[in-house]
Amino acid sequence: MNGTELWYLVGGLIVAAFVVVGLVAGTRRRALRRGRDTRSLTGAPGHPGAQDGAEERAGAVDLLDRPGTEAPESVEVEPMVPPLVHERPETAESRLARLRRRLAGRDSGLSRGLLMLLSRDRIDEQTWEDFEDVLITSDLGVGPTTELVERLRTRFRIEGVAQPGQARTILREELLALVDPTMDRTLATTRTEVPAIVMVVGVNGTGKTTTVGKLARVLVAEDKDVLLGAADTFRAAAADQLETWGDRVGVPTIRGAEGADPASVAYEATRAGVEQEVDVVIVDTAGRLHTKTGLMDELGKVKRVVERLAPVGEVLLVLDATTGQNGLTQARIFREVVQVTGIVLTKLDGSAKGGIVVQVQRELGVPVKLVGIGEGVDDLAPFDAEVFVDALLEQAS
Ligand SMILES: Nc1nc2c(ncn2[C@@H]2O[C@H](COP(=O)(O)OP(=O)(O)OP(=O)(O)O)[C@@H](O)[C@H]2O)c(=O)[nH]1
Repeated sequence: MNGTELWYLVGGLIVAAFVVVGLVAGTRRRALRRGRDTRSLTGAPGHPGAQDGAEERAGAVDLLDRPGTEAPESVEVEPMVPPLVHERPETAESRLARLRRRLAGRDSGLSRGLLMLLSRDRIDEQTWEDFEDVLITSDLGVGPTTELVERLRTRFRIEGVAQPGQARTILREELLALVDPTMDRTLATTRTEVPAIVMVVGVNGTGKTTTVGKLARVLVAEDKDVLLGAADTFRAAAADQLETWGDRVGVPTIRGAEGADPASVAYEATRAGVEQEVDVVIVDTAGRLHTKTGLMDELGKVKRVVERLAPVGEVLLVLDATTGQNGLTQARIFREVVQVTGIVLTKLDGSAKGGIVVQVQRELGVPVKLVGIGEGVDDLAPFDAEVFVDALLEQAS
């Protein structure tokens, strides 16, 4: 071998050494990154793959930490990210107990009316008239109020009501019939071959985003895998707000740019939900006035686009209990556009008008499924007709 050939050989060996070192460094960096990505994609507790991600991450770090396999200088060794600690939301039973306490501790027009009837020694024409007036102002509506008063008058006469205890039993039965315990209030959140899709709609500021966040917590408490779709692209803060709700319980959020087409964000969220095999995808939509035809059409489009991938089994209309009659007009139009399957009545804690429950169900033929009872993270409870009526009667004691 002459001198020139020797120089070529040495040069070749040096180049080969650089290539090998570069490849090793690249592989290790990729392993570290994969560990982090898996966590951010599937970090939800109980999510299939969440555990695998953790193991993969641990494996990558372990390789670098083992004595004798010290990392070459070119490999960045990043500190291990501590596992996120997610909150454990309240169970459904506990929420129901709190609903009972909250409702019973509240002064409402309905309960004042009941107390009036139950506390009089003698029920005369004036008592019935006063009772009727109070019920109407509690948003029970003229139709249901007239019907209730007629039925009570008839039963009191026929059954010869002489004692408050007797009156209370009849009142309970008649009120319960009005609130209708036979309505199916279960939420369609059971996965089939595809995730269950829940869409949340309503006018501005009724509490949609808050409800989506609270509902995610309800479902996480039931050990379901949830994914959120921030299709409220109108208000930039809405997606941030939703993401914060999700992060607290390890639920991922799919979002788009501000002003993006809400239908495409809802579609992407559903696609991610299908791919990740989650149980439920909840799609938050922007608040819109029911009178704006263009915006209502947009809502119809969001639903149609999502349904290319999975049926929308639940469309929850969020109504603010403090707005009373206005809520009914909104509800009628939303029902026509997106076939509402359930009502969420928010801010019931701040309303003395619980009668809206009866009216909205009557008008729409759609059950109240959930009620918002405060600003706390778990202040969303399943609506229960018996709990509601008993709480009213308790206040009237
Ligand atoms: N007291 C009380 N406040 C509630 C309840 N639900 C929601 N809120 C409050 O209502 C306000 C509006 O809630 P959001 O969730 O932002 O309303 P939104 O419908 O998403 O608003 P837009 O996206 O602007 O249409 C917030 O301050 C919530 O904390 C409830 O049940 N009780």
